Amino acid sequence: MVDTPAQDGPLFDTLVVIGPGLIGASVLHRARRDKTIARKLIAVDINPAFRDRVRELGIADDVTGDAVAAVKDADCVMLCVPVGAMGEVAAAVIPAMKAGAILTDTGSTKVSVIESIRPFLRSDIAYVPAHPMAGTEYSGPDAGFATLFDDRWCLLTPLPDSTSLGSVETVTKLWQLCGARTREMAPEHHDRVCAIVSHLPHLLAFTICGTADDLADQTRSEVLEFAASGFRDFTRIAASDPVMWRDIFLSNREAILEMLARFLEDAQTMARAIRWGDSDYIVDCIERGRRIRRSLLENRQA
Ligand SMILES: NC(=O)c1ccc[n+]([C@@H]2O[C@H](COP(=O)([O-])OP(=O)(O)OC[C@H]3O[C@@H](n4cnc5c(N)ncnc54)[C@H](O)[C@@H]3O)[C@@H](O)[C@H]2O)c1
Ligand SMILES: O=C(O)C(=O)C[C@]1(C(=O)O)C=C[C@@H](O)C=C1
Repeated sequence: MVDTPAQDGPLFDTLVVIGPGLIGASVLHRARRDKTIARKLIAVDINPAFRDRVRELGIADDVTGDAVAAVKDADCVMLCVPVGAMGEVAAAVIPAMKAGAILTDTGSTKVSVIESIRPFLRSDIAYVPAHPMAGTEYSGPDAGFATLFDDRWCLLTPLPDSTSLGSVETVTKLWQLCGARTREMAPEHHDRVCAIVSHLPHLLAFTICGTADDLADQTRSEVLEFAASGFRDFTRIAASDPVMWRDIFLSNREAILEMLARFLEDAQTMARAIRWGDSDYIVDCIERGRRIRRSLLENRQA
């Protein structure tokens, strides 16, 4: 667990979460559980059925579809909607926010989210983009849980031009109170890193499930009947939300295509090694994968 310094009262008086799905509801669960994040929690969702679920879950003091009214007294507004909706939501709420408030987001891509929000920024509110590197294949309010961010990274990509230092510290604290470790980086760097460690693996998972399905006559029943843990691991990722992933792919287009091209080259090299019986290359490649997995597990335990 991350060590967070003791504080007198909650970090914010009022926190508004717009889009209480997997990520937003997890923040609300955590804030409800620990009471260190905000005294008052407001959830805003466009989907009436999700608003009902958030009320039933009891993770917010107010639940509404009216984002503009909701943000008026907020100290912090957190956008947890799909990345393609960030600009539109920001355009609606920023004019209604009080001076001195903080706007933050949890989008999985940063350059395009920042560009979509930038035109609406005001000099008297701070915008601190962030991205918790934690999730599951589930979405919606029922998917949220208080410990989702424990010991996971949250990457912050502050803007030099419109974000005051104090607000970066506050958003850093917010994520630490959610259980995360934090790191700052440039948005462009963030998008390239996430293209390889998150976006490309999802692209491969969606594609391999489609490929297996296309081979229906030969393999479909086997896919369903005999799929052991290897293929099942791909299907877990492939079960992720289509709107969220469409938006990620389209908003991080260049970095994803660059990483995919690089991957296809490396896959071709592996194909050649298999074709020509290059055992050394094959073993080296697999050993490298094992080393990476082991070091990840060791770091997670540390
Ligand atoms: N799922 C993950 O693993 C993960 C991890 C880190 C960051 N993120 C990012 O966090 C954000 C939320 O992801 P999620 O997995 O929680 O999605 P989700 O689909 O579970 O939740 C999104 C919520 O936003 C609501 N919504 C959509 N448009 C809205 C609008 N205009 N106004 C108000 N509410 C609206 C939806 O009804 C839904 O409740 C995305 O930007 C995503 O890229 C996701
Ligand atoms: O664990 C999963 O299911 C996830 O897909 C989480 C995951 C990831 O790729 O690691 C997905 C998207 C996010 O932006 C961050 C985290």
